[in-house]
Amino acid sequence: MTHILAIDQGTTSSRAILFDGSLNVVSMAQEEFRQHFPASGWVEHDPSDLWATVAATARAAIERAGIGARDIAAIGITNQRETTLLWDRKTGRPLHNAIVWQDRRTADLCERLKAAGHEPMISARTGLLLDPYFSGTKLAWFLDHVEGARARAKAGELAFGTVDSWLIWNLTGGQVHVTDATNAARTLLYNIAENRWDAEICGLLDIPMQLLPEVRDCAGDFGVTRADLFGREIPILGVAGDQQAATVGQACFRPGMMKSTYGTGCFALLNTGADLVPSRNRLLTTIAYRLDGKTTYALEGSIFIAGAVVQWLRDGLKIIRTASESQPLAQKADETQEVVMVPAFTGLGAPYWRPDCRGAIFGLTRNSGPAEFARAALESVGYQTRDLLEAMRADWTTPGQAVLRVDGGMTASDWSMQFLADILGAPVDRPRVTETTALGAAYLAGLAAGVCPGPEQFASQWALDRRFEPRMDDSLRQAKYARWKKAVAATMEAA
Ligand SMILES: Nc1ncnc2c1ncn2[C@@H]1O[C@H](COP(=O)(O)OP(=O)(O)O)[C@@H](O)[C@H]1O
Ligand SMILES: O=P(O)(O)OC[C@H](O)CO
Repeated sequence: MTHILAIDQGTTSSRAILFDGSLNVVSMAQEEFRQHFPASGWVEHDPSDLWATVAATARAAIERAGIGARDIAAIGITNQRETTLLWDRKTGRPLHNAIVWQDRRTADLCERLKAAGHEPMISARTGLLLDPYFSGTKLAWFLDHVEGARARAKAGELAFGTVDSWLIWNLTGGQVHVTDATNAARTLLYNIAENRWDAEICGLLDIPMQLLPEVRDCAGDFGVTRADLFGREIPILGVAGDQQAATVGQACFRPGMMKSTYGTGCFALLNTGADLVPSRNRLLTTIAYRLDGKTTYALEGSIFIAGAVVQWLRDGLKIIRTASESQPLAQKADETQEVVMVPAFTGLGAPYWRPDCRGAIFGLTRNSGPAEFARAALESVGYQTRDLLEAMRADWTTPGQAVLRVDGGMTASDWSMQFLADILGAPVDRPRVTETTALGAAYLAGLAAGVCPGPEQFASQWALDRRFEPRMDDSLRQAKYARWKKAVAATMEAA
């Protein structure tokens, strides 16, 4: 009973990774599922796809490892955050497709709430901003648009959940309706200082509180799986939203430690310890993890387009065939050209929060071609990260030197990581284990199961693959960053 199964339910795929008791990866399975785009700016997932791909990949990972369910001490769950589901408590049937975090359909509702002056109160309590990104206005949309939903919610017949709650509900056969503090912190309905659902905000959105799951620590009891799923009941002992799980997997346990994950988007979290730091620079304040009833807070910067800009070079412009070709192409770029790309394909996230902006490219000449586009695309990820770190520094002075720990698919590009260190003027550390999200979920479950060591020992096992030291001349760094800031200002002006 020393293995731990991590379930990582992401935006485009579900993955299951089986770890041994020393947290080495033993086996893995992954399945993509369909994205639904019913209208411009709308993104939905079929809840049954989320559950089916999780169940199938979990079974496949166990089978591939050649072990039985009896060898698994615990399950840890990590998930795409904010994505919102509503289902019937009796039948377990969803009332609608899940509304995905990227979905912008509640932009008008957010604007109305802002115009009515509610943002300061909501921000002070939840650490978030009035943006369609978060679950609260998505849940209000369900109640406003699904016939009879609000009355049924008031009667206690329905359950709301983020993806973790939906998976736990299904894993436990409809026995357990819970979430963890990190997922609750992304709903816009949770008071992160007092650790409770906020009745006033729920009232403002007309959300009956009978809908809400119970909120638990990240490591602890989340119920047991139905015996028929894996051949035996397995306890679910760890839960965290994917960016918080990566923070744990990167062992960013001390205040001042920071990680940035480069997948489709980029999410940077700075551990601020027991300090709940309100942002004055349009970052989010969130819960990094809650263990033994003790909350550790973080400042978060969320960028919607990071690795997705490389996908655009591949699928939109068709100038590369695979993501890894972006680096050799960028290296061929003419260094004297000053092409800057602002990849605001779905608006700008932190610290600008401009859902109305769209992408732009500046500085083109007759000699600009695929290589300059590739370079500008990879550089845009570095510039956006610098925007986040500048805002973080302005919000909170870090004790000691800040090193950025990175993970996610895009960190495979050495050139991008070197540019990141160069434009930040600070070192960037890439760990040996890049599956940090699943690792974090496995660690939380293993901690509660008594299989994994305490945080300090876990942190001492974190191993460096490569450190990227800044090499760029300071005047060039300043000139390049100034050019980026001008390009962003022009993009916002044009929107
Ligand atoms: N060698 C590479 N160079 C640049 N970008 C890459 C490379 N490999 C993968 N990526 C980018 O990383 C992203 C996938 O990372 P991943 O962590 O799997 O993301 P997600 O969990 O959001 O699906 C893709 O957007 C892809 O374009
Ligand atoms: O599923 P990912 O890796 O794209 O992460 C999505 C984030 O949790 C959204 O907040």
